[in-house]
Parts: sequence; structure tokens; C-alpha cells
Amino acid sequence: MYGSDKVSDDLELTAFRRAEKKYKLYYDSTLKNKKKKVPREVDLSEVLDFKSILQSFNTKGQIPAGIVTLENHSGHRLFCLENCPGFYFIPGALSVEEQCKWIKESLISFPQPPNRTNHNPFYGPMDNLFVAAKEKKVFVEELSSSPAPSVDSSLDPKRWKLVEEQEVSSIGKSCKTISASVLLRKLRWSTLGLQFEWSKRNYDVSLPHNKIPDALCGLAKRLAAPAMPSGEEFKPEAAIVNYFGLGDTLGGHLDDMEKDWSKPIVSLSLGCKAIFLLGGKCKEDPPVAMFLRSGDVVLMAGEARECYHGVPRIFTDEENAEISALELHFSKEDNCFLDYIQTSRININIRQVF
Ligand SMILES: O=C(O)CCC(=O)C(=O)O
Ligand SMILES: [Fe+2]
Repeated sequence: MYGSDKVSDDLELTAFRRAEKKYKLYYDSTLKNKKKKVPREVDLSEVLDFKSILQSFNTKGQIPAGIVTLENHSGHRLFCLENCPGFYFIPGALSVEEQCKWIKESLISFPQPPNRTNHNPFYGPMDNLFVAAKEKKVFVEELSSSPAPSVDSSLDPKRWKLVEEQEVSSIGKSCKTISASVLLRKLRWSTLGLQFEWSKRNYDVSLPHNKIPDALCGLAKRLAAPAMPSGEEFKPEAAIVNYFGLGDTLGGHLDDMEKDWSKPIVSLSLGCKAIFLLGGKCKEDPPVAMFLRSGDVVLMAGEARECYHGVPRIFTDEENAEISALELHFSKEDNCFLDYIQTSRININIRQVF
């Protein structure tokens, strides 16, 4: 494509789409670097950095124009944007211990049935994916003529059996196999509490579900408090856990399937640093880009719930991922968590549905 065509093509895109393109991971393929993929350089100078805003507020009492700050009951500093009422950013709201706890839960217990994941339609409800990946197990398709009825009626009735790596060679070549570690890498979401049905873009209350775990419920209630209508307590009824690997993005969208938009969405960031885009009520409005680091929390309530938002980029390189505290913590534990989080980001967003 000629340069001039590219410019006019870009002008036809919405401002939100242009920002997504600006920050997305692309690789430069120069002749010299045919073998090694080199990420294209991106100008990050316009990305809001609440960590440094917090630092300069704490040291010099300075705050950039258009940003206001307040303190919550646990002494955390919150930042709001003057032109986006209902948006709150709490840098470093979660301690390293809390971050590690929620990373582990996101990998071990949140993808467990009856919670559903992006793997359900193909593989059916899947137990202990993380442990299976750690033990290098392999899923083998069972070629049964009378498959057991599955919990989720939309599922492909094929059933998958977990076997040890060594057993694979003794299984007929006609059976499909896939290693648990590949499936763990391909885990993109799990849903907790009331189950969100992506195909219908709605909650399907008839699907079996567990309540949001008490500890997550308590955390969400505490974090949500500053964004709640006065005198009301947040009721966490559903959560979506997003798993991002290098190159994964979350396109611009609105979360509009909950009944009462005065209630916030409580969004926790874990693992590698990301860029978050907060746009306006239409995609033509230019979005604000900001960094989301492990431990940051975002609340979106009221008008902010009507704003397009998305995640065009995560950073997994040593300099930009900013996960050294997590690495230190996990290096004393199981290597599997360390391996996973070094190239991943997890987002848990908690919602009141009714
Ligand atoms: O990953 C994030 O920070 C945002 C997630 C989000 O917007 C969503 O799941 O609706
Ligand atoms: Fe969202």
C-alpha cells in the first residue's frame, strides 16, 4: 500500500480505532531482521501514567490539569477525570500478596466448572486445567458413540479425557490430542457468578453457577464504595476474568448488559502492564490512553459506563512489563505461576447485574 493511501485509510477509521492501531503490537519486518521479530516502536508520550502522577502528587502536591484526586477510606489515593464523571483510577490498590492471591485464583479455581471458559464450546467443562498443564498432561478426544449429556447444552458432545504425556504414543493416531499447557495459553476468559453468555451478549440466569467467592465479594465491595450512589452497598453478582498473552487485545466495547449503570464495574489488573483506552460515548470521540499495572484498580460507574473502552496492548518485555515484585514473590513458590505471569496479564472485572 502506498503511504498516501494509508493516511487516507486511517482518516476513515474512528478515532478509537486509530488509537487501537497506534498502540497495538506490530512487528517490523526489515530485511536485516528477517529471523528475529522486532516489535515496532510506539510513541508512549501521550499515555497517562497514574503511577507517576501519584508520585508527583505525593512529593510536590502537583496534579495535571483535568485530573482530580481524593482519598478512599483505606487511605488509597483515587484519581478521576474531570471530563469523564464516574471513572476512578486507584494506582497500586492491591498489595503484592493480594495480586499473587488473585493470580493464583484466576488460574486455579476461577476456570473450574460450573464457571465457563472460552474452551467450553469445544472441550466441554474442564477440570483442573492449570494443574494438568503443570503436570504436562494431554487431552485426548474420546471417540464414544454415546456421549454423556453435557452440563451446557451448547457444547459439542465430544468428550475429552486427560492422559499422561507418555500414554499419548499408545493412543491411536485417529484420536485428536492437545496438551493442557497449550490450552492454558489459549485460555482467554472465564466467567464467575451469574454466567455471561457471549453469543447472546447477556447473562443467562438459568445456567448453573456459584456465588462470587466471599473474599472477592468483600474486596469488590470495599473498592467500589467511592463510586457507589450514597448509602448503597455494591452487590457483586458476576465477574469476567480476561487472560491476555502477548499480542492479545480487547477491542473497544461498552458493558451495557447490567441493569443499573449507576453501579460501578470494579476492574482489577494483574500481571504484565497494559495500555487501556477510555473513549467517549461514540467511537469517533478520541480516547485517553493510560497504563494499567499489576495492582491497579479501575472503577467505571455512571457516565463512564457509557464510554467505549478497550485494551490494545500488553507489554511482556522485562523493561515494560513491570512485574519484578510478582516475579520475586512467585520465584519462592511454584515456577508455573512465574512462567505464566511473565508473559500474561489477567483482568478481573466484577459487576452488579440487577
Ligand atoms: O482488561 C481490562 O482492563 C478491561 C476489561 C473489560 O473492559 C471487560 O472485560 O469488559
Ligand atoms: Fe469492559
